[in-house]
Amino acid sequence: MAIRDPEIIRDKQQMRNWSRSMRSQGKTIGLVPTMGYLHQGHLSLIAEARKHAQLIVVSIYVNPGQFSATEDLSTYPSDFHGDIEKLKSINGGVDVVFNPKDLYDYGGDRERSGGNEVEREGGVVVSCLEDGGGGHETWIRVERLEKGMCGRSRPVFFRGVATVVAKLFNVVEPDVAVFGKKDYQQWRIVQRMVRDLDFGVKVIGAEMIRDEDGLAMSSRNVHLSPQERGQALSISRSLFEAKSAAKGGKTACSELRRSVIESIEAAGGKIDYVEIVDQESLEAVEEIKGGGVVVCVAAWFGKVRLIDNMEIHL
Ligand SMILES: Nc1ncnc2c1ncn2[C@@H]1O[C@H](COP(=O)(O)OP(=O)(O)OP(=O)(O)O)[C@@H](O)[C@H]1O
Ligand SMILES: CC(C)(CO)[C@@H](O)C(=O)[O-]
Ligand code: BAL
Repeated sequence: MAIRDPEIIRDKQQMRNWSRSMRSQGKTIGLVPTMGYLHQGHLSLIAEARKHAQLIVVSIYVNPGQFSATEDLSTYPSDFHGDIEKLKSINGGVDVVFNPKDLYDYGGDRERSGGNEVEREGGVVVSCLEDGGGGHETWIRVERLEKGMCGRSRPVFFRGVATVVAKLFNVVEPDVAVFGKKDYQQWRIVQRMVRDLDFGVKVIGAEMIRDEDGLAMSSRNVHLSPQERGQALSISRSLFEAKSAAKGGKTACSELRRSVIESIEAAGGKIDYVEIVDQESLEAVEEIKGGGVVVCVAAWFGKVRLIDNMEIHL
């Protein structure tokens, strides 16, 4: 297989210049936004993007704006060189890795703007940009969709995601962008933002990739101890069981929820939420009938918060 080095771009203006130049030559651009520490789930998004665009940009940026002060920004895993090696060896490679030094750097007075000194590996504790400001005060909120599930326990998460994705769209100007359905609520929020704000980007949701034993692939899995990793299998196991129970006629959501909660707790997990919601509106459903629902879970194993979900169509 041919090895191809991606071009690495760190400057916002240079990124925009590259995209505009490619578009002026009639090329289409697919964007895959990531926070790095790439795994097979990310690589599947790239394969999906390849089906829809001629050139592929992968962004690697751990966005401080979506973490609150108590969350895990300072320990979020990174391995930029490892990521590049993985990207080099995939079929067709990628064209550009956009790795901005700081997307929230507007070139002003760094002393006064504060909040831009995002030192993670250096151990400096950092949080969302709220306190320091970072010279940034514009946020996008997708008001209804962001309220439940992950939005309840991560209060700045979705405004941070929507805002950074809008910034990436404005800098990269892609035709298509691919998001994983593992982050189901995030995918729906980005879709809604694009519709509501008339971004000229087609948003594609790509299927979730699991490890062979069923665990949803996630960069944070690296922080699980072997014991926690074994216990965490209760999430996917209980979701598959819920799906077959529903298909077998157990369609009352309260019962399905209860059995998912019980299985995860019995394995030692701490539930953040288990919700059964409509796939588009993300509103709670009481009884699974004809339309598509998705069972969404967030649970803690030790210090690691994992999310997973299962779409069910009867
Ligand atoms: N297992 C997976 N299958 C499909 N897509 C995935 C999977 N894991 C992550 N993605 C997608 O990759 C994109 C980048 O996600 P991100 O870099 O946060 O990785 P992650 O594994 O979700 O990390 P974490 O959940 O630990 O933050 C998102 O669109 C996300 O939904
Ligand atoms: C979409 C995203 C790259 C925005 O920072 C992030 O939330 C992620 O990796 O899922
Ligand atoms: N994949 C979502 C990024 C986050 O949890 O912050």
